[in-house]
Amino acid sequence: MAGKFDTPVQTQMAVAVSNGVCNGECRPRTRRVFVQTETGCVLGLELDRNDNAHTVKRKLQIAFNVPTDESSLTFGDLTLNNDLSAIRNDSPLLLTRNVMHRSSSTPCLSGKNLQQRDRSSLVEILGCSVRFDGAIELVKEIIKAIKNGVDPIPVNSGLGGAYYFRNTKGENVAIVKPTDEEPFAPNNPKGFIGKALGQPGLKHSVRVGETGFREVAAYLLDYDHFANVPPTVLVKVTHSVFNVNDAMNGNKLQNTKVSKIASLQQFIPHDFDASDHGTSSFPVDAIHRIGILDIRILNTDRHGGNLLVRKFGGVGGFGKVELIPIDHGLCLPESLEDPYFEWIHWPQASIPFSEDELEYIKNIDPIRDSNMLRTELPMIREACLRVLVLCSIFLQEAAAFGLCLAEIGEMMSRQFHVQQEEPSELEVICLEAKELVREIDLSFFKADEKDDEFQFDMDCEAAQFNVSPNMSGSAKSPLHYEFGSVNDQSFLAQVDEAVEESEIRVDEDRFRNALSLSPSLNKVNLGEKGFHYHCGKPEGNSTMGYSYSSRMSRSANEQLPTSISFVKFADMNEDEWNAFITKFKELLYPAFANRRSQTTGQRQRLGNSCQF
Ligand SMILES: Nc1ncnc2c1ncn2[C@@H]1O[C@H](COP(=O)(O)OP(=O)(O)OP(=O)(O)O)[C@@H](O)[C@H]1O
Repeated sequence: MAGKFDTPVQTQMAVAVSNGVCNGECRPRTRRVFVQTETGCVLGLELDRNDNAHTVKRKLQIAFNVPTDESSLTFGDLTLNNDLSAIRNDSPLLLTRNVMHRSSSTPCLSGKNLQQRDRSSLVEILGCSVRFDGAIELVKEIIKAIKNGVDPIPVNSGLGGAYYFRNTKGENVAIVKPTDEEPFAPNNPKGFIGKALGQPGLKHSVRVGETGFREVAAYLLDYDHFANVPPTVLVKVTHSVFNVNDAMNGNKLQNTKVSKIASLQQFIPHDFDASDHGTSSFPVDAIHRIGILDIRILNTDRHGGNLLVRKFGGVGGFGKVELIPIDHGLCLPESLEDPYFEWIHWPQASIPFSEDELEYIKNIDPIRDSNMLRTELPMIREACLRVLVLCSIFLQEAAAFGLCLAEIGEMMSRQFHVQQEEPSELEVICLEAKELVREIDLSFFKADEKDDEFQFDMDCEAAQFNVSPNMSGSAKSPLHYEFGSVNDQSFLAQVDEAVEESEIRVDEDRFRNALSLSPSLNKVNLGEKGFHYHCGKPEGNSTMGYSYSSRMSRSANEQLPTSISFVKFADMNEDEWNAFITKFKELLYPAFANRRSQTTGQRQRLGNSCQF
């Protein structure tokens, strides 16, 4: 399907990486980095051999007027204090104001001032995987079109900023989504602003500005185009079509040429998407393949609009269709989340995996995948890679046990009872595994200092802080946990602090309207006034022994989905993580057997009407 994008074009590397710093083997003589500020401005910088974090910050002080002692330079989980040896060529770094200096926002220098300092070309691919080679042709086409006056076109749908980039014939060839135009990012063109890059975003465990590399990760993980993810790269792109909000005056800056870091995905001509069409004609193998990918990457956003449908044989092509999965910005969260799998109730998902699919699943190697992503996308956070490893193992073991796609998806999905959200079966297994590791005395719940670097420093995660395993019944399963007290002052103080720190400016009516239109947010509950975490014993028909509800004084933060992380992985050191994975695997078989008996029971109750 992906056509020329698939063909390695080694000789054209210099088009995308115009100054020759990348030799195709990622061993450049000099390194270039792209520094992005919290407000989205991007500056390309050549690093000298002797540069360290301080000298880089000094250069940035000149460009952005942010004093070196008031700013931090980060690269994924890493805060750069001195040594820059971990920084690869073409890496995007984030320059943030330190918390005490947040009130004065980093100015976004634009136009001539910034451009004069940045000599990179119109569109540049960040990274040099051979999987990106085919994109060089596409980038070349786009640059040629722009130089010929064929400008990109803003995409109206969706909550984030997106642009169709065209070829000289005016045909759409790519969709570009700037990281600073995501929902709630500073330069969102649709009014959903109020967060700085790096803060928790639309999904709590996916930070603002970090959906772009996830789109690329999904493409890189989709070996052999198994699921048909369109080729996707991370780019630095300069154009005046992009949106820049003038935070000072509340206006948009018009016709300002700015550089952005963005995901660039090949545009796939299509006839409609899965939300517009009956699903019965969708091929079983296409749904299985997309489902397998969604499970590996814990996709929290596989709604019908994110499955493009292309008819074979043009109009009237007798119903045969091809599916193209898009929009993977909300996969690989930093902690276990509630996934969203549109396919879960489609009959195709209940058909057993084929031999070929089982073979593909068996050959997935999550450690190799993590290493590959660390190499190709070094800004990716370790917590995301742990989610990848865990979900891949879960998929492999479940498929080997004989579960089908729907059963696996259901085990990963949370249940909602009235207004209460319960952890998924997968999350319960993880909590039990964590508890078992704690019992073997690895001081499990004590996060070491290093781990703090990659935890959210600004969020309402009191539920995790207060999760205290009530294991008096010890090895009983399902587990019974209690959350901290409703009136827990320290918890409320933390929530208040978090709320104060994050000023969300959103037109509420507009947001509600968008929620009703946006399938990505179909589980968002704006709720009644305020939220709190309800604590206590399992209630009602809660099968897993958890309960959660929300009510607190109203704040702007409420505009965002309230979601809870039952299981985090960032709080484990390496030994704990390895011990956890061992215990996790041990717990899988009984959980699968339990699921199988439930499914069998359901099928018996439903009788033959449910067979297909
Ligand atoms: N690779 C692609 N090829 C063709 N069209 C695409 C591609 N990726 C996205 N689109 C189209 O671009 C539009 C915007 O896509 P995007 O993924 O940003 O938003 P969305 O999924 O509609 O929004 P949201 O996830 O915020 O609800 C959609 O209509 C989608 O169909």
